[in-house]
Amino acid sequence: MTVTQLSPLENYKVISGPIVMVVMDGLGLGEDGEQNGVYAAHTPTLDGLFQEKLFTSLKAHGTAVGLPSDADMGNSEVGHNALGAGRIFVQGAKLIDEALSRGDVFSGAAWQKIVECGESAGTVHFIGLVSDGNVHSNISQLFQLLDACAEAGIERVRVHALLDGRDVAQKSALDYIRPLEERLRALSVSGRDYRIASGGGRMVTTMDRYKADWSVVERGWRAHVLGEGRFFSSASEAVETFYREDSTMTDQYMAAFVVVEGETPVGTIEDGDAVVCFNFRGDRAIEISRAFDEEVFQEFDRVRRPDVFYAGIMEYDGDAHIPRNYLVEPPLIDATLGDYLCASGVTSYAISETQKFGHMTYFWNGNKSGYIDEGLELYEEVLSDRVTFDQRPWMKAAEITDKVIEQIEAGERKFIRLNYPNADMVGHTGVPLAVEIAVEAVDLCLARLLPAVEKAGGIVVISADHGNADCMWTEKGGKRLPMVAHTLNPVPCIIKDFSGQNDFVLTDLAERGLANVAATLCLLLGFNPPTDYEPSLLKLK
Ligand SMILES: O=C(O)[C@H](O)COP(=O)(O)O
Ligand SMILES: [Mn+2]
Ligand SMILES: [Mn+2]
Repeated sequence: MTVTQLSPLENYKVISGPIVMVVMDGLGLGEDGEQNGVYAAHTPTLDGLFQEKLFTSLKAHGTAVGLPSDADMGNSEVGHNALGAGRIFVQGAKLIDEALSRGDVFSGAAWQKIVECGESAGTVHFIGLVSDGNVHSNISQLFQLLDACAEAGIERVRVHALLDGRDVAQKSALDYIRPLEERLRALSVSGRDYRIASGGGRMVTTMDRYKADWSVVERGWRAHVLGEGRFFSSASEAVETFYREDSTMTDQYMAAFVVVEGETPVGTIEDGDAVVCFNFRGDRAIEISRAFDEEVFQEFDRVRRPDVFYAGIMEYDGDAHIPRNYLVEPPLIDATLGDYLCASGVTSYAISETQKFGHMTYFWNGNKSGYIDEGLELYEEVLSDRVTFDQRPWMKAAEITDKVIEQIEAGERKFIRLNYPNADMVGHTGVPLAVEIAVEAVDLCLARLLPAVEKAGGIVVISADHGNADCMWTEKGGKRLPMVAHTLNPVPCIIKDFSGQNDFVLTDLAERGLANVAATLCLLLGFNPPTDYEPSLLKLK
């Protein structure tokens, strides 16, 4: 859909400064208490902001962001999609569930090719995250695909199982691996041979994002394709061994492993095979997809590139068309705020560090990479450190702030958006002291950013995409159980108008969610929001 120019808002007095949107990734509003890293941290600036007149909370999980149910925590993809597109789209998690239950997955050309590979003696491989986090994947969908392979008469199936421990409990791998092994064993009858062939912790194997560290993907390639990695007789043996050898080891960081019989890997990827990536979320599936799809490839030495039919369960990049083949159409996230602002001639600037750079560009723009209008937009990436972020909880928040202040002072960009990854990236490590420092780093940066917006006579909108740091552990029987995943908590939303030109008040809405932000930004920029957007949080008095 081509978008039209937005119409000017009546009675709006034009302001000199920019509209600055801050996403504090993973910073939600949880219950008071020491388990809440936002509460526990020293945050004079945030505390002040929470008292602002235009402070509210936004629903950031479940149906408010297009997930199957309110038991689903929010995540960066669905959160930034809603923020950037102003509407609630049925998201991958639900689309795949529906496509599986209706059988659409199996009626398309891609599934036919997979079955053909199986029929002509090829192995069908599944690569993906084995958990029920419902952020990148869902193991129940893998089970349905495996059953469908058996029904289609495919004889040889191999699973390359990436361990989660980030969207689910940190040491829960066996809760997924054992039932998976059980299911594969049960399907291995009537001449069928279904097994786990390789795997590894998701943060060190295969699931890199935004080109932060290609060696992660290379490690996965070596394990899945070439059969190189530490040898074990089964995936559960690998996990049990890693736990035994290092009591501090958690699933997301486990080394790549290869399942062998004797000294022979049971499932390398060979010419004539089919490979399905069953992760539906794109950011961490794009790089491995490129490694399979691209003829010429410079990112690492693939050693051998098997001639396979590769398909994603979904298309991961609607702009660059990655991967070439896929099983389910992604949500059509069109007419985004970015599209409208470009059509209306508004200059903009988007920034984060590597870990969240694509969140403010690719996710924000409806899972499309690249500029909408390079003449009007500028995207900047600050390179992230390559560490587990409990070691550097301040991350690049200061550098991001420096660059934003520079842009504000230069005065050339009307709409500025930035993401501070700290509360989320450090929240996922489960180290409480580091989480508190992460939140404090954000607070410290806001204390620098706000005066810059004030000086320019702009407006700042401060919110988040979902919770994380707001719950660092739960308690059971007097014991603390680390909580590294996102929370179901709402997120704050503060609008601070330093221009004083217009009198904005909160609108009465039955429920406020992330999808209400885009229309709010339109209003603050002096435009009537598109009529199909979720309503603005504010109105002119
Ligand atoms: O990919 C990740 O790091 C986690 O699964 C989800 O975190 P995000 O949604 O905040 O990126
Ligand atoms: Mn996030
Ligand atoms: Mn996260």
